[in-house]
Amino acid sequence: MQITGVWLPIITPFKDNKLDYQSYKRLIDHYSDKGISGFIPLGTTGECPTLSDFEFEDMIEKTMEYNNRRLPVYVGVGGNCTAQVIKKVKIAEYYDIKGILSVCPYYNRPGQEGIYGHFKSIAEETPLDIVMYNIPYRTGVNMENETIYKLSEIKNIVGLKDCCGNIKQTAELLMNPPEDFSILTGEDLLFFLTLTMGGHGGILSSSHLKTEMFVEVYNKIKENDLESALKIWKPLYDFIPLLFKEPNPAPVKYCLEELSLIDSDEVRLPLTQISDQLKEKLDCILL
Ligand SMILES: O=C(O)C1=N[C@H](C(=O)O)C[C@H](O)C1
Repeated sequence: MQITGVWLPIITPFKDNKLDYQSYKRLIDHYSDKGISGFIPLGTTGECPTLSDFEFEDMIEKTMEYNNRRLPVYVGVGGNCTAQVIKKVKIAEYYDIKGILSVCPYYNRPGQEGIYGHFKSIAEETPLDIVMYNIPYRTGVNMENETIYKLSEIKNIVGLKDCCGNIKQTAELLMNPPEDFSILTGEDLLFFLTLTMGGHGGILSSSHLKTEMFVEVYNKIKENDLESALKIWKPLYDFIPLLFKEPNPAPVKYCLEELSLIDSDEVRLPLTQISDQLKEKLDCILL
């Protein structure tokens, strides 16, 4: 089954440096009826690098409890030590999740054979669906299309979150998509383009805001109504860059606090809250 539509890489709300469960429940309830296809906790936007092992599991547990089977859930489980990733996947498996979103190993910069071995080993150890996440500008390594094709032959490697940063590589993959494999963009500004070239959806931090508009863009494109889709897309295209002007998810968290969806816009170091200049700009679009 293909993974389609708008997926929310949901933020992790903090208050006084602790997980803020009340805000998290509020968020899950808020987004559940906005037309998104599912939740992805513990992604980059979920500030996964700053969560303890206890918080990692706690977040999965709370997501499943608050969501109460309303929407499918993929959990961010990645790392640069294959064995450690497998251990964490085993913890995630305990919950009724659909699958995992797993980033390419970062920092130790494996070659293509190593990237292949990493994902193949994870896939062999779990029945969960795996969506791979290629984001060379964060990880330091690019997963080449050849490697993606090879990995897509593994039954439970079901998709890719594409942030390769090279439109030629993205286009080549979309023009010759692997069979039974979903290609979702994680480049918020490329959502429209990806869909019109046959992509299946997006995992978009910016869809925390104006969520229904992102969903409408997806629906209109799937209905082949490009003109209406573009009309909805244009204002989104203008506001998305503001959300990435300073490190994600700090701008998104600021907006969510302004909208009273979370109690605090706290982020954990090394991320910091946004500047007053950006606050002013965001206030204008929130009006
Ligand atoms: O958390 C995610 O998944 C996303 N990560 C990207 C990033 O932070 O660079 C952005 C995308 O919107 C979602």
